[in-house]
Amino acid sequence: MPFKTVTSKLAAQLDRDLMGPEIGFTLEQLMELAGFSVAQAVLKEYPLAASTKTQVLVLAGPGNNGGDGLVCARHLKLFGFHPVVYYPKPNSKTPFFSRLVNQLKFFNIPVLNVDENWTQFLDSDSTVCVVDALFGFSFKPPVREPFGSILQQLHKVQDRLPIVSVDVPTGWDVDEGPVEPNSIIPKVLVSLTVPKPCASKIDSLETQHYVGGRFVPAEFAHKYKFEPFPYENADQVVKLSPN
Ligand SMILES: NC(=O)C1=CN([C@@H]2O[C@H](COP(=O)(O)OP(=O)(O)OC[C@H]3O[C@@H](n4cnc5c(N)ncnc54)[C@H](OP(=O)(O)O)[C@@H]3O)[C@@H](O)[C@H]2O)[C@H](O)CC1
Ligand SMILES: [K+]
Repeated sequence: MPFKTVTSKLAAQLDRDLMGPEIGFTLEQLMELAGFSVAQAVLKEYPLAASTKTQVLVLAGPGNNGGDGLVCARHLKLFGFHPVVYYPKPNSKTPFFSRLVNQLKFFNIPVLNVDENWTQFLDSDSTVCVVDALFGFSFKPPVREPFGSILQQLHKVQDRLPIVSVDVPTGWDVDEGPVEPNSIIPKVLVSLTVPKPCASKIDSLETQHYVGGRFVPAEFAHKYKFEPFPYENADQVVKLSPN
């Protein structure tokens, strides 16, 4: 399905608009729907009935992309997966993020800190996939540590352990795509609200492309010059390619 994209600058503007005084969404509301839709994409791609594996490694970054990952982990647990979260640089700007972490503890979901051994979960015998919620549309290359080393590890295992990237594959330039030679190639990309330009650089033979974050009416989509996506029933994601 051909799709329109919005630049990183427009995506940030769109977010501000949704959370501005006129429309009035809160970040918490949008993040809940974003994380919920990523969990749905994981379930659609890796149905529990098709495998004996249930473990999912969720890598959560310091910004809102990481917040989407924290929410996603909670929904994955409700769906029947066993998520483990690696959260090396907790967001300390707002108490909301520590509330999300408390909710994970409430769900008995392990949350590993920067010093803990997260690479033990890069094991395709027990792990279904890795959710890449490290950085989204505000990432500015070059990547700083510890995230550079994390990306190196992911690059090494990506042929045997699928990566599901939230909104933007981490390390990619949001507008240009995979500019670094060792960029990760996700098996699944879940664009949120509307694909960012880097999504047009994915190879549909390698990467399944979904859009999620079902929270704008048609008129708002038209204001940002894209068509609403053909979500079915109560689905929170729709597959754009291959179809
Ligand atoms: N409407 C929607 O679609 C919604 C999308 N959501 C998600 O939010 C992200 C965008 O979130 P944002 O907080 O703006 O940014 P990121 O998570 O992408 O990243 C910001 C943090 O990353 C650090 N950063 C940036 N560049 C680097 C780098 N090269 N190396 C290391 N760290 C980096 C940055 O740190 P600074 O010190 O530079 O500030 C930030 O900590 C979007 O993509 C969606 O996933 C929301 O959930 C709402 C709805
Ligand atoms: K990401």
